Amino acid sequence: MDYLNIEGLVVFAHHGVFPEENKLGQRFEISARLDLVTSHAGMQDDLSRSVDYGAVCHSIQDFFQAHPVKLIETAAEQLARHLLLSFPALHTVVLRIAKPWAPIGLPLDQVSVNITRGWHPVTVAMGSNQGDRLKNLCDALEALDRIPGIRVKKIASFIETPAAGRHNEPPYLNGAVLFDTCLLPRECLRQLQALEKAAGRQPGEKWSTRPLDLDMIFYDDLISENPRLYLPHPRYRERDFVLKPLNDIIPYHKDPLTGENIQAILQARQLKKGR
Ligand SMILES: Nc1ncnc2c1ncn2[C@@H]1O[C@H](COP(=O)(O)OP(=O)(O)OP(=O)(O)O)[C@@H](O)[C@H]1O
Ligand SMILES: Nc1nc2c(c(=O)[nH]1)N=C(CO)CN2
Repeated sequence: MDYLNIEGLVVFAHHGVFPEENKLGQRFEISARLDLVTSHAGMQDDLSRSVDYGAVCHSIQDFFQAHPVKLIETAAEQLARHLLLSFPALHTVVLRIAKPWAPIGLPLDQVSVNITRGWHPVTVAMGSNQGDRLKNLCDALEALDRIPGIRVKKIASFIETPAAGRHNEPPYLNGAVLFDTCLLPRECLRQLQALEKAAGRQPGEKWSTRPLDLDMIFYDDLISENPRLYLPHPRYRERDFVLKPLNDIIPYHKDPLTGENIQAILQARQLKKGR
């Protein structure tokens, strides 16, 4: 991707683990690679279609000085998030924060932290079979879009489906949403769980009746075997109530494990059932 490059911006700030660093302050050197599409601005010679690198430099200085923390890792994490939220054209920021005066009692050129943070597409399956199901799903979508760091892109049509897995459960209203996020996967999951809780979800038995269920199906092309967050969601391929809404919004999205797209997975299931 195209990028703008800011190299060696000098900012005096008070980050550090040691009290003298917090009191006296020191020099930091910040570099930022700003990934964005530059062709629109380049073809039309129009700054409003790019990001103003001067504005970015001042924003870096103001934010970096106003939020002192102990670790350069934290300073980088917060600064990258701030830039992604402040300059909507940015896809990714590759950030380097160097500390040439790091007080370690030994001579060194500098110590630095280097991180890459950006926006990622996430797909979430939605379900409700308790209370005002339509309102539960609509409220969740609105709340999602209000979360800083989440931008809703596509919403699937809702479908009514019989409850799978347990007998005598009320039917579900199911849907799916595609959004971009600059939140990390665990943060994203925490936000989804907070929305489930806000909708009145009680911790209960697996697959019990619930006002809101939000399952993360994909986070970009990430593959995770961590039981707190499996990615892709381990059971989505066997669930028509997930595949149908997904097919509505991301039919050609490829499963990062198998390379098969959603439309093909759904068609194969339907063929198998028809036989
Ligand atoms: N991709 C994922 N999306 C959501 N939760 C996940 C995911 N992977 C693992 N989990 C974990 O699953 C746990 C239980 O989730 P939840 O209560 O939504 O399950 P369930 O809806 O009853 O069953 P299912 O996950 O089969 O739909 C959560 O604590 C969460 O940490
Ligand atoms: N039709 C349907 N059945 C389900 C659903 C769901 O969303 N839709 N969710 C379940 C557990 O998450 C269990 N069964």
